[in-house]
Amino acid sequence: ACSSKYVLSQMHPMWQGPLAVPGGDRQSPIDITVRKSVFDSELKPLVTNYDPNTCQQIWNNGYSFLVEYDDTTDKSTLKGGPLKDSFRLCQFHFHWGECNAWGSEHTVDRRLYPAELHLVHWNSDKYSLFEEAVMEDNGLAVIGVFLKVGKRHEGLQKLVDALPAIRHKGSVVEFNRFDPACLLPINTDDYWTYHGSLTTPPLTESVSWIIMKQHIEVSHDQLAVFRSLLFTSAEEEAQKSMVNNFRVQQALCGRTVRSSFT
Ligand SMILES: NS(=O)(=O)c1ccc(C(=O)O)c(S(=O)(=O)NCCc2ccccc2)c1
Ligand SMILES: [Zn+2]
Repeated sequence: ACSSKYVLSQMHPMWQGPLAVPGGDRQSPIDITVRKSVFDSELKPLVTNYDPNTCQQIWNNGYSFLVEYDDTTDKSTLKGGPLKDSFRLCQFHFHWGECNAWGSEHTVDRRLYPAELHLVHWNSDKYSLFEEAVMEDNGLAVIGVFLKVGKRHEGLQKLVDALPAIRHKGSVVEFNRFDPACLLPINTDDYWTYHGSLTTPPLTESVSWIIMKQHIEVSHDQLAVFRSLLFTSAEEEAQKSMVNNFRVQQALCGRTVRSSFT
């Protein structure tokens, strides 16, 4: 699929976006084949400094729900890991399934998780706006964290409680003082990293992906609230449950996935 100029990305049916991505040879998500990943001793621990006061709002964009941060200053940053520059947190969101059997975008040795968290950051050393960075080679860094169903996640509950207020596409509510660090696993030193793309339009190939080896646990009931969200706006007749909002896996096209651990 990579040899041809266009790769056919089987977009999620609800997307009206382009079926093919020009020159797409570093698309996301992918399957991480553990035995084919290459340990890189140069990879450093992640350094996150998130200021909960930069949390601004939570909204339903008709694809997922996004928690957005004020990224006009360097208050919530990601450094270290595979990154040379400092990156600013702009939003985090999730992807999930209609049931616990699937929902994540990335997989590890083909293993699917019920959901996946993405923390989206942009390179504020090189660019002055997210919109610029999103079009550039080393513009974005996204941390991916797998979710497993188990015990209730106390930190997530504040976010779950806000979801009924943004049930429909286009709804926004103020959301403050949420520390996204509470959603990271205990161990953030062990991760895989590779160069890829956004998994939603415009699918630009500007992302350094950092996929955590350790998952977090959320309860079945907390995930059920994710599934109570709707893809559709209040005006539309047919209400469609917001589930299966993940992209299908893309060809590796010769890329190497590096690991920070042996
Ligand atoms: N799965 S992912 O991390 O690739 C991702 C998913 C959704 C979005 C989004 O904005 O909805 C984003 S985003 O915040 O990067 N926005 C991408 C679309 C966009 C491009 C340029 C300007 C505004 C939005 C990323
Ligand atoms: Zn995502």
